[in-house]
Amino acid sequence: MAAATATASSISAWFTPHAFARRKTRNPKIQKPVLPVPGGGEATTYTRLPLKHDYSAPSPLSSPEIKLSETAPPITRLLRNRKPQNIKQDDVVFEYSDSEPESDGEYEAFDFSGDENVGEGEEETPSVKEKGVPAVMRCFDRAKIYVKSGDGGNGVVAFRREKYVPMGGPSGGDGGRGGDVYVEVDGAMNSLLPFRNSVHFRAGRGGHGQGSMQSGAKGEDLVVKVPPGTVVRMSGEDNVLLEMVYPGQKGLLLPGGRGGRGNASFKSGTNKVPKIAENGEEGPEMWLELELKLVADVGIVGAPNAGKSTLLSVVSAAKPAVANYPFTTLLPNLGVVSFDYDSTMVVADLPGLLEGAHRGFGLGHEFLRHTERCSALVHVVDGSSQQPDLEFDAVRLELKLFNPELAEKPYVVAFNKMDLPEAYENWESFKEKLQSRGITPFCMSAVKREGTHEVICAAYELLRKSKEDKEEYEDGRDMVNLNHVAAAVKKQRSASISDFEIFHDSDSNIWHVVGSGLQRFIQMTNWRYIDSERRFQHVLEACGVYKSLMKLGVKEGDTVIVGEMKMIWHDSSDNPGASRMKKISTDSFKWAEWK
Ligand SMILES: Nc1nc2c(ncn2[C@@H]2O[C@H](COP(=O)(O)OP(=O)(O)OP(=O)(O)O)[C@@H](O)[C@H]2O)c(=O)[nH]1
Ligand SMILES: [Mg+2]
Repeated sequence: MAAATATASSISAWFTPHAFARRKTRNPKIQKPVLPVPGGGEATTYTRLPLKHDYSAPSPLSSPEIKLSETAPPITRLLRNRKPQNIKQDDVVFEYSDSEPESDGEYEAFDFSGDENVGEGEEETPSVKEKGVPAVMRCFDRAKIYVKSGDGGNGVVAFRREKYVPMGGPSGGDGGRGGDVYVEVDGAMNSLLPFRNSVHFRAGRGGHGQGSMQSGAKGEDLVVKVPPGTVVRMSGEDNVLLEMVYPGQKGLLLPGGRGGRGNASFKSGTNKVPKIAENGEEGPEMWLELELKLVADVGIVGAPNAGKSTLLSVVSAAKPAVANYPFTTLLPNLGVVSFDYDSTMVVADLPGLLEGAHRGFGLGHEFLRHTERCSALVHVVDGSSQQPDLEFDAVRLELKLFNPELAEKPYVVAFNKMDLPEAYENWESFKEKLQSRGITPFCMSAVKREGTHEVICAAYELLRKSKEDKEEYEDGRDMVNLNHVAAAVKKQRSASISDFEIFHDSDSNIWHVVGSGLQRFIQMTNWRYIDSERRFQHVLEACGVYKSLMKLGVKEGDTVIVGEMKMIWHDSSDNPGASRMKKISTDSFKWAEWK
């Protein structure tokens, strides 16, 4: 039985036919597992400050030399100083920046996955249910949605009845094709917020065929609109299915199911009055994880309170919140820096990074992935801190641990707060230390707008160089095939019916015949018509299922399961034309173990 798992191709894991998924009924007894609450959730669409103990937990990766805690005081202490609160054991403490509107104290519970996520093609999703997440702090840069392309319409059995046309022949039309699911980049969107309330997206089903050779209408297509920079993954998988970057990009994700054939299509020389028609093919379905990564040219990184937002506010028209405590910035801010008419760059100011950010400490981890798309980084160092060089190293280390590619990106070091005497004193030693490592830092005072122009010009220069290097890649961007998922689905659908495997479960003495071509054939068979069963037997014979079963030693009375069909084997070698197997059940049989 174990060998069966090997039959599942990588593509077959991409979608589940509707019928099988439907059988996974909701069991009220099954309790939703509650996710552990680490410093940064796995699939959250909101941002929260970490729990108090996140800060006290020792970091196995930390080295005694690199300690951000020396420069950044524990947040809980800071929060207590600002606004006394009754902190209960299970409460999560949140703090607003001064400029953000208070949400009249109303703290709602928010369930990311929501009940609406459950019940369509997937077992209940573990949900993260947190109390006390104010609306202003939710960041909708992740979402989980369900998409399903339309089922094909059914074909019908009909005969032409017309005056003066005796025995008009079969005239049952084919069903229409189901609607397709597309994903399109909408330049006007800037968050995944719309997916908070609408989670399920289904394309229209194809119309059923009708008499007089009338084919059913095609189902309505569905276009899922996403903001630029959205990465689409299949739920639970790491592989990226689609990367939607440029406005207007459109990819076919799930093609609709084929319409079932009506009896007119089954007419042949030997069977002029076919009483058979097919069901429409079921459209594939998927749970998708959407993740929004900012499309910024330059990312401003650094420890909390270093002056990142101040720098952004000085070099662009953006007005991010600036205040003298860590984690003022809770969500990334974007600003456009204009040099002259046609040279601009988009700069993102990210929440501060703490030691352990790559493991979810602080807020930075939630947003570090936004820097993955940046071509260059500006690393702001708080010059007035006790050991700016250690702060610098700690943040570099966090970048590296989060994603080594981030540490490879070109960067500018901006030593900030030069107007303060402490920073002024630290500058020389900081500069020497970095220069000995081949890095030339810049010094600036963001508040006084001194030195910021040089920093931003240096960043622009890095951006320009990196764009030149990437030119070849950029040229080829239009060549990205956004339809490759649909192509893989189509390929799997066209799997040959004679491509199957047989497994014998010796404990229960059941034979399982597994193959996606066969499965599709069975799904499209409409058992209401007598001819269907005959055709089914004929197909099993023709594609070699019987032969293979006999070779493997199937005996009289054994149970054989083919797709949804549970049958009993009969040895009837004396009568080769007779059916070898008798259908005993088409009840929903769960065979998903092999998928
Ligand atoms: N003296 C002085 N203070 C500065 C300078 N730049 C920023 N600050 C102050 O430092 C504090 C923090 O500035 P922010 O810009 O909010 O720092 P940040 O890095 O964005 O902080 P987080 O968003 O919390 O990570 C504010 O009180 C600023 O006024 C500077 O050049 N000189
Ligand atoms: Mg900030």
